[in-house]
Amino acid sequence: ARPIDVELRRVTLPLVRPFRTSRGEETVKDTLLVRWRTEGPDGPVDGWGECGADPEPIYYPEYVDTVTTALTDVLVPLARDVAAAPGPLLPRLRTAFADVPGMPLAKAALESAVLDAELRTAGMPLSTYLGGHRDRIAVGVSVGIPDSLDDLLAQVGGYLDDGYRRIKLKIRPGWDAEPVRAVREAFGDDLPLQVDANQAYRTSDIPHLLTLEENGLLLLEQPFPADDLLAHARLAADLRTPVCLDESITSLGTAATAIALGATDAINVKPARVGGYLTARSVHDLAAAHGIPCFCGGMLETGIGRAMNLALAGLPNFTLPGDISATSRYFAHDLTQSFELVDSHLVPPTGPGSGAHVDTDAVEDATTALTSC
Ligand SMILES: CSCC[C@@H](NC(=O)CCC(=O)O)C(=O)O
Ligand SMILES: [Mg+2]
Repeated sequence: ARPIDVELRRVTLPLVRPFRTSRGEETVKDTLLVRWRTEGPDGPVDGWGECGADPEPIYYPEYVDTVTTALTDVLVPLARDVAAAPGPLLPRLRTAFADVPGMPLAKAALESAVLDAELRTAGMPLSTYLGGHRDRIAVGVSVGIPDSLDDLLAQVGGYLDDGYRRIKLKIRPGWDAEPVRAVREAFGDDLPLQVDANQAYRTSDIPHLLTLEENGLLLLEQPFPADDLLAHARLAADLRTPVCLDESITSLGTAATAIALGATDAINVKPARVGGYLTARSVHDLAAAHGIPCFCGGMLETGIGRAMNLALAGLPNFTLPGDISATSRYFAHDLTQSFELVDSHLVPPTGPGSGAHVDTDAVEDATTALTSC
C-alpha cells in the first residue's frame, strides 16, 4: 500500500559499556530508523526499519549521513513511485532497488520498514514469512577490546554468569594471542570461543594467525580487508580453524564468489550489510546449499533490528550461535520490549511483522534529527 508518510529518525542511545574493535570505539548507538506509515484495515500501520550504519564509515562504506541522503534523494522517492503503481509492493520494490547500484545499508533500512508494514497489515509474523522454524535462538556475546586483561576476564566472567555460552573476542594486531590464551586459561578449553579481527590483519600476518589456532577457536572472523577475498582463501587453505566472513559479504553475488573461492567456511549474515532480510535469506540458502554454516551477526541494534534479526535467525542453516545478545548487554532503556537471555537463548517475538512493540515515546526521546520524505 502507498505510504501515508515516511519518516527518517536519527536516534542515539547510550551503550551500557563502550564497544571497542580494531576499527574504533563506540560509546553510544547512533543510527537511523525508517518509519513507513501506511493505511491499514483498522487505521494507520507503522512499519519500522533500522539501519545498520554507524555515524562514521568504520565498518562499511555507508554511514548515517550517506544513508540519509540516499534515502531522501533516491530510495524513498523510488519506493513511493513503486507503491503508487498497482501490484505486490515488495517484489516490485526489490526490482526497482536492484536497478540502483550498491548502498545495501540504505536499501535494507527502507525495505525492512516496508516489509514490517506489509506483514503487520497482513497479520503475519516475520519469522513465518521468512520460513523460520525455531521458537528459541541460540546466541552468544561479542566482547570488545577492553582496557586491560583483567577487564577482559571480568567481562567474560560476567557474561558467562549471565548465561552466555559462546564468547566472541575482538582482536587486532598486538591484542590477539594473549587475550585468547588468558580466556582459555581462566575459563577452560571447552568454552566455545571465536575471534573477530574486523579486517585488521594483512597476508604478511598469516604465519602469526596460524599460531592462534593452538587455542581451539570456533571461527576466525574477517581477518583481512573486506575486498581481499583471495587473502581469505589463502589463509583458509592453511588454517584448520574455519574462516568466517562478515564485511566482505555485501550481496548474494559476493557471497557466491567468496564461497567459490573457498574464502569462507562460515558466514556472519547481517541483513543490513547485504541489503535486507530477503537477500539475507538468499545468502543463508546459498550457504546451506554449499554446506557452509551461518550465524546472524549484530550491529548493536536497538530492539527494532534485534526483533527482526531474531526472526531471521530461526532459519535452519543458522546453526552457529548468533551475535544477538540480550537487550541488557547494550542498553539500559531500549526502543522496544526487552529481550532476555534464557539458557543462552533468546525468544523471537511472535506478533505480526517484526513483533517489536515500538515505544514511540522512547523513540521521540532518542531522536536527534527527524526528516520527512
Ligand atoms: C557495531 S558492532 C561492529 C560489528 C561487529 N559486531 C559484533 O561484534 C556484534 C555486536 C553486537 O553484539 O551486536 C562485527 O564485526 O561482527
Ligand atoms: Mg564481524
